[in-house]
Amino acid sequence: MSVFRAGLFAGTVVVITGGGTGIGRALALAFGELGARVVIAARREGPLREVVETIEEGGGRARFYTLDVRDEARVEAVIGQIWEEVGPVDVLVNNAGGNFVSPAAAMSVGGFKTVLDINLVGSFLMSQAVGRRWLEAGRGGSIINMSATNAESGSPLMVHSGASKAGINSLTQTLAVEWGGAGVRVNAVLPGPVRTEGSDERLWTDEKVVKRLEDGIPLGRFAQPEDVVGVVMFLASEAGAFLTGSLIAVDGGERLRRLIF
Ligand SMILES: CCCCCCC/C=C/C(=O)SCCNC(=O)CCNC(=O)[C@H](O)C(C)(C)COP(=O)(O)OP(=O)(O)OC[C@H]1O[C@@H](n2cnc3c(N)ncnc32)[C@H](O)[C@@H]1OP(=O)(O)O
Ligand SMILES: NC(=O)C1=CN([C@@H]2O[C@H](COP(=O)(O)OP(=O)(O)OC[C@H]3O[C@@H](n4cnc5c(N)ncnc54)[C@H](OP(=O)(O)O)[C@@H]3O)[C@@H](O)[C@H]2O)C=CC1
Repeated sequence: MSVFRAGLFAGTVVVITGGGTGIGRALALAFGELGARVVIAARREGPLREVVETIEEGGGRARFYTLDVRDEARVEAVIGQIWEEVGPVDVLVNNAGGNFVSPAAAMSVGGFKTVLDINLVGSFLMSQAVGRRWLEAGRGGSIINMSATNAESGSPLMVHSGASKAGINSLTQTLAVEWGGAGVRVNAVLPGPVRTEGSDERLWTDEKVVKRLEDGIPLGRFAQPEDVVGVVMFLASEAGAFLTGSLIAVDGGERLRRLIF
């Protein structure tokens, strides 16, 4: 992240859900490096603890809270604790997400609702708990939602994920309008396929599929978590001061793939 100046986020409290692995981990490390007070939250303590230790070893400041973003009471309690123990939140990154591959016809309603609850309801609960405090205090802030390109292009074999991410896009634009006057900016980042712990385990398990996807990416390679970091930093910084309700794809052009002949 050497394109961003040292100390860019000094004095800024950044909360990242799902910060123990994958894209969330890359974001936590990058924000930590640029001086933010990083707070990460997810269900498993092990990965969260490891990320906090890595940030602290590098001279940064971080802490973690365990929570399930679907649990309304726990979300409210953890956000309250963060305000008291760390300070008012400046940036919220709704990154926690779930997915698995299944034909729509075979998917249980429970499976469908599980992914909707984690991705869409979880992002709503976190945004509401943080946003209410911002509105009450008359202070602004920035929310960055982790959507995906499957929100806009159909989502074969991941109907739950595509529907949830389309919902996140709408949530992003609605909150941007409702809260813009209070100085709250709400934007979304839409990655295409990214190699992460979670997706390698659940989505990109077949090397033939990986190769086919990669062949369709104009920039010629699969994304790594670090590829998503720059745009999130930009949106969280003053450089993004006039962006709200924006949906920004980060996919090496994958969503544009078209066979002409
Ligand atoms: C060209 C494409 C562009 C790219 C688009 C990519 C977009 C998005 C990508 C990603 O999100 S990658 C991130 C992947 N990471 C994760 O998924 C991490 C977190 N995931 C999980 O915790 C689980 O996988 C979970 C299933 C999402 C949630 O776990 P939880 O413990 O809460 O649920 P369960 O109790 O295990 O299951 C609930 C429900 O779901 C059914 N189910 C679970 N796994 C599968 C499966 N592999 N296949 C079919 N059904 C599954 C399970 O049976 C339960 O159903 P019911 O019993 O309630 O009916
Ligand atoms: N990888 C990809 O190809 C793409 C990913 N995305 C999105 O990027 C985001 C990050 O995904 P990625 O890094 O790939 O995947 P990972 O599985 O590596 O990371 C997801 C994180 O979310 C946390 N999480 C999952 N469910 C919950 C929950 N109910 N409550 C709290 N935390 C939860 C997990 O931690 P824990 O299990 O400890 O709770 C995990 O650390 C997701 O929103 C995903 O949809 C978008 C497009 C493409």
